[in-house]
Amino acid sequence: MRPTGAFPATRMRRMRRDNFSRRLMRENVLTANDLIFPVFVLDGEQRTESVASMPGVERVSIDRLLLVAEQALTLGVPALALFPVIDAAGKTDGAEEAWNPDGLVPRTVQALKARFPELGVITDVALDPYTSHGQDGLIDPRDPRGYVMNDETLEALAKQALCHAEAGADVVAPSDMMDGRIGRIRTELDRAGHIHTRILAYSAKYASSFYGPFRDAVGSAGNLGKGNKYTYQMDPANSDEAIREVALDIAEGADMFMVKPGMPYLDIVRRVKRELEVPTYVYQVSGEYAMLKAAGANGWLDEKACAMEALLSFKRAGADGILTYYALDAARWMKSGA
Ligand SMILES: NCC(=O)CCC(=O)O
Ligand SMILES: [Mg+2]
Repeated sequence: MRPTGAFPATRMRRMRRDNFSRRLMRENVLTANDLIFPVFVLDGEQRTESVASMPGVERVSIDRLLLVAEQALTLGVPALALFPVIDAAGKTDGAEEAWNPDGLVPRTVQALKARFPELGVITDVALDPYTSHGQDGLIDPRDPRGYVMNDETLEALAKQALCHAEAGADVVAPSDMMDGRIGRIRTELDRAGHIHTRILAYSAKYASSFYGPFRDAVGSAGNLGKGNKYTYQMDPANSDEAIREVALDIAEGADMFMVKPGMPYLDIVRRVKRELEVPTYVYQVSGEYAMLKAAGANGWLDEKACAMEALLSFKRAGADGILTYYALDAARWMKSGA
């Protein structure tokens, strides 16, 4: 028997029936404007190295990075996030290389900004590429457990951030999770007249096992050894704590706020955006990328479709932007309409 029309009056499938009405009711869209591309930079010239646990990701020297930057601009990706690969000779207990004005990061920033002034350049502020022990901060030599000291580390981070700003970085991004570093860095930048340098705070950075492939990429896995970052990065069990972390960084003057990792932490992205109403970013980390790549390579998942779905889910959760190793691929896929 045909339904009389009394039931069901509401048919959710009506709007899904045709492409035009699906498009008209679409709530979220991903565009190239939402993307930040992380890049690994090497010293030297004409160098490209692959990263075994991150197929498709390469470490490149500055001359080759300029080609990558040009692609990003052409594809409409607004910004690059720089991660340096520092060789063993540059790593010390005191991380002094982190604020060397002739170091790899300042030279990379200068080269990028000279060639592509309109490209956003974001630098990572944390000591882990530069410490012989692979921790993000300075270790207390008297502590048998190697406690990472907060206030001593702040002084080092302030010097590092200032060094990046002097080189021309548009955004400095403290990812170290020390307490009070946003305020300390803001003061340092303002004192030196860098009032326009933005701070992207990695406010809710979790002590995650999804960072594994990244540590291979920058070569800090060996230095960190069996060490962990539980005394400063957040416990994956916590949610309210993330709101407090972001609130503190708002009060200290940060401009942008990062949740990291991404897909296992969509609830945190949602809460930060809903409850605090700030520019909210999310980092689809190396382990998330590696999972999609591996499943794609095995033919277990449609890599492109799943990667785009994951990126869209960040928008749906409330992210204003996404830091992702897929940034250039995604921008290319969107451009080709594929
Ligand atoms: N500071 C960078 C990381 O901690 C890891 C990022 C990633 O796994 O992609
Ligand atoms: Mg904090």
